[in-house]
Amino acid sequence: MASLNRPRAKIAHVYRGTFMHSTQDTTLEIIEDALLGVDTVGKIAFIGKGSEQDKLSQTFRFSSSNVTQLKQHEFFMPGMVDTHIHAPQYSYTGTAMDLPLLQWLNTYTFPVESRFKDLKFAHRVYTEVVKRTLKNGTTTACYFATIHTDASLLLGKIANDFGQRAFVGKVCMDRNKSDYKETTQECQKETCRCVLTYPLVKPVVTPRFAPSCTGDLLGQLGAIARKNNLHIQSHISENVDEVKLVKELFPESKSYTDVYHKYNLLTDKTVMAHGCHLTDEELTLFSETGASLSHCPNSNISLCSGLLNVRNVLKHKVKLGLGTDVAGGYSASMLDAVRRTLDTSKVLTIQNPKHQALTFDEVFRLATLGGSQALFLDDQTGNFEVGKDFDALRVNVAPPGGPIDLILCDKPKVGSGALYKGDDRNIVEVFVAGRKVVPFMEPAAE
Ligand SMILES: O=c1[nH]c(=O)c2nc[nH]c2[nH]1
Ligand SMILES: [Zn+2]
Repeated sequence: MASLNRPRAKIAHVYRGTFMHSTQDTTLEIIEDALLGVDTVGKIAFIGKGSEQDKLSQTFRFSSSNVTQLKQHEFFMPGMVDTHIHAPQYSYTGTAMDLPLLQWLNTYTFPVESRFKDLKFAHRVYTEVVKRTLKNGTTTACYFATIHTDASLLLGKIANDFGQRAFVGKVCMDRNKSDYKETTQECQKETCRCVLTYPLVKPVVTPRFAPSCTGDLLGQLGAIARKNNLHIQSHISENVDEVKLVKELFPESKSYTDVYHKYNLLTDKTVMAHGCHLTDEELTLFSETGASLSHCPNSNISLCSGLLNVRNVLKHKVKLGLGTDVAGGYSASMLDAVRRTLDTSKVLTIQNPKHQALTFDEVFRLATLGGSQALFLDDQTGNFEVGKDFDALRVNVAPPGGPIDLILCDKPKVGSGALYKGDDRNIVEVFVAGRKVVPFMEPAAE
C-alpha cells in the first residue's frame, strides 16, 4: 500500500486513522488505522499502515510529533464532486418547485438570472453558494453561472479565494422568448473572454441546452472547445416536452444526443445533466464519445422530470457523477444527492422488481470517484491514491450537538450511517489540494 518512491516534495501533514474511499476495482474500501502523508504541494505522498509509522517516517522524513491522530468516530473520505449546479439559482432554492421544466425556466429562472448583471448581487449570492457547498463537503463543483461574463469571472474568483476546485460556465443562449439572451456573436465573443487561469478553477463551455441555442451557436461553441481543449457542459433529455421541442427545432437530427454530437459537443470532457429519457442508442453514443452524465435526482423529482435508470447507464459504460442541480434541486448538499440517488434507484425496483437497485457503496463511489471521472479529473482527485491531490473530508460521526445518536455502532456501517443521517455538522474539516478550506479562511477584503 505504501509508495516506495522517494518523496519529491517535503511532507507537510500526516494523518492517522480510518480512511474510506473507492477505487477502480473496489466500490468502497475502508482502511483502518492508516497513515497518509500530504506533501507541500498538496499531493498524497504515501498511504500506509499506522503500524509502519516508524519506517514511513524514515522514508518520508517526517517527525512522529507531526502526526495528526483522528479521534474516535472520525474518518476521512474523499471530497464530494458536484457535477452540476447553477450558482445563481442558489438565490431562490426551495421556493419554486411547482412547475415543470420549460414553464419553470420562463417563470422563475430567467427573471432571476437576469439580475446577475448586477455585480453586487452576484457577489452576495456567489459567496453564499461557494461557502454553503464547501461546508457541505463539495470540494469540486461544476457551476453554471449566467449569460453575464463579468459575474461569471467573479464566481471563478470567489471559488478560488475560498479554495474550492471548480469549473465555471458563462451560460450561452441566443434563442429565448424573453430578453435574457445574447446574439450568436456575443455568445461566441464573451465565451472567449471568460478566461479563468486559477490553479483550481477552470472555464467550461456552456450552451444552456439545445432549445435555447441555434445550430450556428452550437457549432461555434463546439469549435471553441475543440480549439482550446476545454470542458463542455449542458443539459439533455431531462423532460419529455423538452425532448419533443428539440425534435421540432432540429428536425434533421436523429436524436437529442445527435444534435450535440453533430456540433462536436460530445467529447471525453463533456458532462451533460440529466439524461432521464435517453434511449439505449443514445447511451451508446455517449459511451463511444466518452461523454459523461450528471445524475441530479432531487431536481428530477422536484420538477417531475423523470427517473434516471443509473444501472442502465452504467451497463452502457457511460461515466456518471452526481449533481445537486440547484435550484431544480432544492438542496445544495451532495449528501442529499447521495440519498436521492439511492431513493430513485429503489423506486425503480418498486416499479420493476427485476431492476437491481444501487447499493450504498456504489453511490458513495459515484459521489466521489465517479464525479471526478465524469469531469475528467480522476488523475487529480476522487480518492486517496498516491500522487493525487488531497481533497478530503474529515467526518465526525457524533460531534457534540450533531444530528446522529450513536447507539449500535457497527464499525463498517458507521460511514453509511453518517452519509444517510449526517449534515454539515458532521463535516468538521474540508481539504482541497492539501489546504484546509473549512473552517473558512475568509478571503482578504477588497
Ligand atoms: O434543471 C434545469 N435547470 C436549468 O436551469 C436548465 N436550463 C435548461 N435546462 C435546465 N434544466
Ligand atoms: Zn441544470
